[in-house]
Amino acid sequence: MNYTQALQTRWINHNTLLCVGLDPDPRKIPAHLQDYDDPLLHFLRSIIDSTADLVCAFKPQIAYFSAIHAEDKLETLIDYIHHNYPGIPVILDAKRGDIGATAEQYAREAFERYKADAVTVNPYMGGDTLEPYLAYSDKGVIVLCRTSNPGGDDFQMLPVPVNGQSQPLYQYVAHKAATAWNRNGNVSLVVGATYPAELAAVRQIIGDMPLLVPGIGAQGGDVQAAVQAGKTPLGSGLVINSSRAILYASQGADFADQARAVALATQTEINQYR
Ligand SMILES: O=C(O)c1cc(=O)[nH]c(=O)n1[C@@H]1O[C@H](COP(=O)(O)O)[C@@H](O)[C@H]1O
Repeated sequence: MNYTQALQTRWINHNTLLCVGLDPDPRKIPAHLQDYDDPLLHFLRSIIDSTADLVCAFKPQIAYFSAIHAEDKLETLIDYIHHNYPGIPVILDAKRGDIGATAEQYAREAFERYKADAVTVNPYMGGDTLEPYLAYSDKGVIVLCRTSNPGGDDFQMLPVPVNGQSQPLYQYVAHKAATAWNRNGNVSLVVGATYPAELAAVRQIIGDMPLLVPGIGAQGGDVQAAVQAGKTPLGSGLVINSSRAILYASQGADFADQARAVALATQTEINQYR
């Protein structure tokens, strides 16, 4: 099963568009876990176990592991998800972007070392830099388009001339993603929940292509607006990520139960507007 098929199974058979982001900050892990052999892994396995039936994907962010010399724990964690929850795709959030030869190594890192099902990439060095990822035809290549942060305006909203007409740069990226880059059918895009109008514009351009939508929860994006703007006619097509709001719902002994409660409330709210 490739990345898109795995998402479709989760969207339809498991009735969920929610993605739980795995962004472990050692300063925020519940204090009582310090008694365990490996507090970080115990924390993340507990979050995964308590939310797996509610998600369409998990999304570990690589910087939270590499910053603390914990890449081996990232490998262990992805293995844990594949072994215990087969069918739930893992998105490695790495936002890579580099010349082709180096991108080949980043693609190997994501898909062969970490065995991720999809990876986030930055397209702003040009289409050739995406080729090494696109060649893995059963893997998802998730291209930054209209990011959730306010500074995304700096470049992504700039008008660019295309065939005599002007359009914002992020829309040109969406056109490229839906055409030239998608010959293997494995491309999707990142559009922030914080920008529903842009979500609607991108959906118009890309048809049914999956969208990774971060920005609800801690970043304050409006769930209703995001779902209504970004969904496909069949009420899916979205991987809506929340990280901190779920991971750190409680720092007490009940952290996993509280994480589940927030995840369930978020899944339910999303489904209300599909
Ligand atoms: O690619 C991403 O996942 C991403 C793109 C984007 O535009 N905005 C964004 O917040 N993200 C990631 O999504 C997660 C959001 O985390 P929370 O704000 O805690 O829900 C972080 O891992 C970000 O790095």
